[in-house]
Amino acid sequence: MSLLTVHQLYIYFRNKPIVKNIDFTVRHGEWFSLIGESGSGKSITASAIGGLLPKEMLIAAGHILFDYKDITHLSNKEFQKIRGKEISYVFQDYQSSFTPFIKIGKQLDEMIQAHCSLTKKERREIAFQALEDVQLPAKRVYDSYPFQLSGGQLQRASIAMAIMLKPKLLIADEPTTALDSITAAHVLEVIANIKEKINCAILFITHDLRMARKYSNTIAVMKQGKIVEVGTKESVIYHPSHPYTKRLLSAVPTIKRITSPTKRDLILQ
Ligand SMILES: Nc1ncnc2c1ncn2[C@@H]1O[C@H](COP(=O)(O)OP(=O)(O)OP(=O)(O)O)[C@@H](O)[C@H]1O
Repeated sequence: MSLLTVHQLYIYFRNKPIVKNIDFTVRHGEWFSLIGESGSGKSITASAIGGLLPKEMLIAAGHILFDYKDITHLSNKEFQKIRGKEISYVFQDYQSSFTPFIKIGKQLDEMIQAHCSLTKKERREIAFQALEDVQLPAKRVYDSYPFQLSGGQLQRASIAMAIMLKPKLLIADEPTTALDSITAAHVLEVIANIKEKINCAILFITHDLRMARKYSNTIAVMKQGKIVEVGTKESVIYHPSHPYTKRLLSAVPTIKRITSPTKRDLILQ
């Protein structure tokens, strides 16, 4: 069943289209990856879906249907009701998810208050549960300022904030780009666990084909503002049809680990 349908979406900058006639559908509970080279339009497509386009510069045309409702031209006020509750974001720049000199707990609390009328105790329980879900020590992090956490911890706290109210769609825009590779792998594992727990769909924006291959159900490939190929992970990774997808795949480095080399391996080295 479809959760998000993007239909004939264009995004214009000064009357020039930079996203051109794109179509795709994200089903309930699926992991959908949007991959492609830098500047291909992945992030502005994600911004359009969350109502985060700077409207004085970028204009969207076409249709974005979320839960069968056209959200393409909602006002900021209308989007505020949806964002954080129905559709949530995790950004590459996790520092900007939090105000530096306000404790994490207070910021989580304010987000819950903005969407639900619950008691202080109930809100605290929701925040603690979310922090535990992202494998953080809930009480310590709740009482910390953002600058007291490491990059990986802060990114996980921002994921906690994004999933706290059990959104139907989590948009993760290159959430691991600013992290080292081990921390990045952990953060993605956390997102994958959350997805299973709350059964949300993930719209994952990435350059990293290896990450997309690991987690996706569906992959769409963008190039110069267009989707050049979309399909199941199996079809896109193992039977790519577009030359650009083939080039992307051939550029992925592989690391072959030889745990106990045979004599032949040693000769070949
Ligand atoms: N606020 C803006 N005003 C004008 N043009 C913009 C704006 N934001 C992005 N663009 C342009 O839109 C195009 C697509 O940018 P976008 O950030 O969506 O690419 P991307 O595929 O996400 O790249 P990356 O992987 O590097 O983040 C680029 O040419 C970019 O310069």
